[in-house]
Amino acid sequence: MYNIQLPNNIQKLIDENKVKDLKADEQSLIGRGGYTSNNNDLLFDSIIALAMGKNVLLKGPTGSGKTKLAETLSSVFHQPMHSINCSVDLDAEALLGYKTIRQHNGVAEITFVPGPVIKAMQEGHLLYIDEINMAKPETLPILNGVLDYRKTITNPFTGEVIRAKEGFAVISAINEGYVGTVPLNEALKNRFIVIDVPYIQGDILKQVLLSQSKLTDEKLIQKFVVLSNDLQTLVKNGHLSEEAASVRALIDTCDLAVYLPTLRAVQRGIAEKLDDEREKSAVMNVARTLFE
Ligand SMILES: Nc1ncnc2c1ncn2[C@@H]1O[C@H](COP(=O)(O)OP(=O)(O)OP(=O)(O)O)[C@@H](O)[C@H]1O
Repeated sequence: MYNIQLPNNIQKLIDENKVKDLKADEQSLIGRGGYTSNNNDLLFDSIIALAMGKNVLLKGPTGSGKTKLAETLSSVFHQPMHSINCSVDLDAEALLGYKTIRQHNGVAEITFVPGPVIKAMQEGHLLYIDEINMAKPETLPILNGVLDYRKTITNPFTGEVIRAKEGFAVISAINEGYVGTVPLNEALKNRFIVIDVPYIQGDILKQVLLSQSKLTDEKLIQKFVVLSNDLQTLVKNGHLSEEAASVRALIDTCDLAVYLPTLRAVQRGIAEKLDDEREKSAVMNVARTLFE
């Protein structure tokens, strides 16, 4: 499925560790795959790190395919992936679970409902923590023991010590410099193998636009690939914010271009998302040279 040749012992390890007899709800947590890149090392290195029991931190701008890559890893390992989306109000309960009262044979009992961290640890599944640098700095140290070689946590709600089952690993994503994010604490970052995930370009981008957008006009898609390339050059030269070249925004723009005049699609899909008037004009100027 992927153009990647893994070392035999790693492939064997992956095959041996594939969880069998998954329940339907677990099966639905396995990612569908589909991440493609100009650089095969990204997927290769992520697979090797996870196969060796290490945690992976995907670092890249919005819409660069970090979630898609995490889903692809889940599909390669055939491992269900539990997800957490961080925000400032993420707390220990959202990570670990909570206590609740349940009726059992007519008797009220207190039971613990495991959250994504505990579930993934107990089952030996993958855990995806999106936008990890959006969480309050005081929440994340809960995970320090989970993320290092101990892979252990004392559940503060039950006192139980949980040791992760074989196969458990964490994939996190960060978008550094994005509004609302804080630099990731060094101790935490230190517990990950860091993989940079840049925006894709050229033929690889063309294939993604052809397969994921509703636009079928190949010539027009090729022009959008050139637009993206030009925008990425402006980003590199410091004239444009990174998110102007987002693949997600480009897919939306291609979708709109099925029914809207192309320039208006670019305005709605890309330019209007930027705060700075000069940046909006820069995007539209590039677009005019291609679509007018
Ligand atoms: N390299 C890629 N291969 C396949 N699809 C991609 C790739 N890059 C982006 N996409 C597509 O672009 C869209 C955005 O990707 P995704 O949600 O994975 O980005 P992200 O980096 O996780 O974004 P955010 O930081 O905003 O959460 C998705 O529809 C995804 O399928």
